[in-house]
Amino acid sequence: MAATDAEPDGAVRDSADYEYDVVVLGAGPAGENVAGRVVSGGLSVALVERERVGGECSFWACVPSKALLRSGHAVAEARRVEGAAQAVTGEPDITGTLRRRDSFVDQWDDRRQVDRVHELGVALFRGSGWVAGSGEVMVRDVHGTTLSLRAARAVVLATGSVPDHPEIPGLDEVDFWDSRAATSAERAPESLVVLGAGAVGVELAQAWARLGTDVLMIESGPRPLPAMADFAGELVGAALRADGVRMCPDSVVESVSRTPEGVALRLSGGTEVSAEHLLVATGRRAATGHLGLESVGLHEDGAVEVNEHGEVRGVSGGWLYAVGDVTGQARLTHQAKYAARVVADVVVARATGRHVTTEAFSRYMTSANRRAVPAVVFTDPEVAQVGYDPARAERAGHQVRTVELDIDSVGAVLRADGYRGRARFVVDERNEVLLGAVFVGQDVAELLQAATIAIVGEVPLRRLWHAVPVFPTVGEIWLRLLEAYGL
Ligand SMILES: Cc1cc2nc3c(=O)[nH]c(=O)nc-3n(C[C@H](O)[C@H](O)[C@H](O)COP(=O)(O)OP(=O)(O)OC[C@H]3O[C@@H](n4cnc5c(N)ncnc54)[C@H](O)[C@@H]3O)c2cc1C
Ligand SMILES: NC(=O)c1ccc[n+]([C@@H]2O[C@H](COP(=O)([O-])OP(=O)(O)OC[C@H]3O[C@@H](n4cnc5c(N)ncnc54)[C@H](O)[C@@H]3O)[C@@H](O)[C@H]2O)c1
Repeated sequence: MAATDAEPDGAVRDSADYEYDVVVLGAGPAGENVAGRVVSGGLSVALVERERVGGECSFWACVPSKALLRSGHAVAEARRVEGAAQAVTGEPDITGTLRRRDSFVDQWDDRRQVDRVHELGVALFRGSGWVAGSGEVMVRDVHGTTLSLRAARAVVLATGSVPDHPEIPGLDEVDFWDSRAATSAERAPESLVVLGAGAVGVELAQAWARLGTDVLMIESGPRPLPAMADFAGELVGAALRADGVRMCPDSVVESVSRTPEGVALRLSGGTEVSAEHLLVATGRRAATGHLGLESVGLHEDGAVEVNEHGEVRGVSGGWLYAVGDVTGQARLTHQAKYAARVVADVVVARATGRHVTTEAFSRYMTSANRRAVPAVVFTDPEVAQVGYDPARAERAGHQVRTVELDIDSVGAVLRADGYRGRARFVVDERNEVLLGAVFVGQDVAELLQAATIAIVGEVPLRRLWHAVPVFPTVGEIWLRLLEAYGL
């Protein structure tokens, strides 16, 4: 075949033709992990990526946002320790912070990830891919050259998600920021309006506020993080206000317009607010546009529905799978990678004639994506949650009891003067096992793995009683919650 830029850019460049066992569309955390594990299972893989290998997470989401938050948090943490506070004589340095962020995203160069893909023996195709029929994929590169790939065993959709912007009059006419612009900015804006106080909104509002930007947040719900426990939003909201962030909860934006200085928004009730930039952080939707789903009888709108093996519902023949954000389930990198490992194992097992078991928590089931999804919002205070909230636990038929306490142990107070935190257990009273947990406070993210293990392992609370937390740590909240439950 004639050489094109869409030739396999990997170890199997000279493969005989364009048939592979598996074709994966999208090389974010989900796609990369499916491809790597399928290859290590002995099958050949083509990985198709239209932007950067590593996806949203590595270049415009998890990694740069956490890098932007870290210097402000380090300074704030030092200020909460009498003795260390005296050593903090300035504010976080924007130049140093951006330099550190840029190094974490490799200056937005994906060479390192590409090398890793090559080392794994995965064939990389640079271009936009779409499904053209059962086991058929088309790829178009940046020059418009098109080629076709045949998947003998499976096609895996791992195309991620894109920002979901609301329809507000005037919004399309202003040059607003999405999370990509807000994580890759090359200077701190003077002022920023953040629309939406979900995980993206609160993390980026705090990051930029602590780097000197005057931030105002607008949220349609009653508090920040309205989908999480009330006390999480209240504690994060208090911390944001202490950072100088102004809050407009329960607010609707009626119109947006351009001004010489930036952007102006009119809220219902007539209030006008303005800033140099507007960050729209109102959620994300599955990246299913131009994916050719209608060619296999699926809708192009909305998330791609999958069963617990990751097989796409509504498509027969067992050849089409989906993982990660495109499925709309647990839109988090670690869960995308977990689903990727499961799907890869299913595909390899089917290709090699092994039985694909269906019991919950078998290696071929994404059981955790329904029952035990750990998530951390990396604000200061952190919000760490896993498993069911009380309402979801009740809907799932459990006899629910909740226990909620402030985190105020010596361990916590030793870490930070005036430590403010709160925790909640959601317990199934019949079996006395943990169904869900939420921790809010400084350094609580590291408490989450223990809660995840307790939920996935269905460890009885009476046995957890013997898992003694170390004195003096923030983790002593485990003992306090078990005591409050009645042990
Ligand atoms: C600001 C922000 C911060 C976040 N922070 C965290 C965090 O701290 N922790 C966490 O767990 N999660 C975080 N997330 C969520 C996390 O980024 C996603 O859950 C994760 O990236 C999903 O991985 P994915 O592989 O499914 O999709 P993506 O990372 O979106 O990758 C999909 C890839 O597919 C490619 N693609 C799409 N369509 C095609 C096509 N037709 N052909 C070829 N290639 C295609 C895209 O270019 C992309 O590279 C954050 C999200 C945002 C927006
Ligand atoms: N630390 C992390 O793990 C992390 C960080 C960032 C993002 N994420 C993931 O990224 C995904 C997207 O996050 P997100 O924060 O963009 O979405 P989200 O859905 O979590 O939050 C969007 C927020 O915007 C509000 N909103 C929606 N429309 C609005 C409007 N017109 N006016 C005012 N407010 C409005 C909603 O009430 C909600 O609070 C999430 O699924 C999350 O899992 C994870």
